[in-house]
Amino acid sequence: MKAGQICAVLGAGTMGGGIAQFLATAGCETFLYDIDEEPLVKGLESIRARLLRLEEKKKLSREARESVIARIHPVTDLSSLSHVTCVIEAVVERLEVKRELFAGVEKVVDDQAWLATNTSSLSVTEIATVLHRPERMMGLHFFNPAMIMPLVEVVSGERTDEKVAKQAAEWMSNLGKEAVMVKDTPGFLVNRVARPFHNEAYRIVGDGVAEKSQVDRILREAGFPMGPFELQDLIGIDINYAASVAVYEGNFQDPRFRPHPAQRKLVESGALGRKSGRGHYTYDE
Ligand SMILES: NC(=O)c1ccc[n+]([C@@H]2O[C@H](COP(=O)([O-])OP(=O)(O)OC[C@H]3O[C@@H](n4cnc5c(N)ncnc54)[C@H](O)[C@@H]3O)[C@@H](O)[C@H]2O)c1
Repeated sequence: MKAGQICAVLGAGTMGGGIAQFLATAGCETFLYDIDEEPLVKGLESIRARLLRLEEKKKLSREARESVIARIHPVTDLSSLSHVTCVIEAVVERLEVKRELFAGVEKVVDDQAWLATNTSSLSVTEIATVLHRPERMMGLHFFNPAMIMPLVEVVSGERTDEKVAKQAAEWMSNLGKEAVMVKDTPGFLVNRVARPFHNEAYRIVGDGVAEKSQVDRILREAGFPMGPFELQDLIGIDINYAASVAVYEGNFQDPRFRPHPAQRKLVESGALGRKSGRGHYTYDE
């Protein structure tokens, strides 16, 4: 398949850097775009460090590491993306920023190029309304860390051409991902099914039924790789809270998805999980 061989990843942060590393490792020429040199340099440094660790662990040869790096082309100018066949956007989670960026991208890329957003909580349909050709736009929702987590949600907006979404899902599968095709609904599939897991855990602790560590242990023993509280500490309590709010609001405040106030309090107090040294548990800096 031709489309998707030359990729652009917009945003060199946590997700963009991971997606670019994944694509370049899978053999795709990848342009990594950000608004400024500084985030690009930082993003590339993180990619280099991760690849070096793989080489040290003998999971990657030196030649392979060098060729992955050589396939990533950092750019700060949208016009450098004129010949890409697939664009994956992973910039800040703000509707207007994404819409403005896609409007600019559409002016530069070929009519047939695929356009995808990695948004977790915004509407793919709404982002796509800025485009003249919204049928080639979809969500490609990777999970953190994107170069490791196998799952990718391929999200069809109201105007997405199903043929394009299907081809994108096949492309992802060919590159080694587990692609799941979903509709553009709040939280898509994964963030939606995860809500009861997280929200009910807060209620159990809030009602005094069990301690957080007990809930985590019981769920681990039941077969989950991690319990809800230790998982939230890893994801970031703020990120998980934003997902809870998005699913709740996106479903017209359906009480099934109501977040727990304790979750907001943790965010307000700066207890964001591992990244802040404390969340549900405390961590050494
Ligand atoms: N972090 C996660 O766990 C996760 C998981 C899945 C999806 N997402 C989604 O991925 C996207 C990115 O999240 P992140 O955690 O990587 O954010 P981040 O803050 O780590 O990175 C965002 C990057 O976008 C850049 N940027 C901002 N405005 C830009 C613009 N106009 N043009 C180009 N670059 C711009 C920033 O300089 C930064 O490098 C969001 O939509 C988020 O919802 C995040």
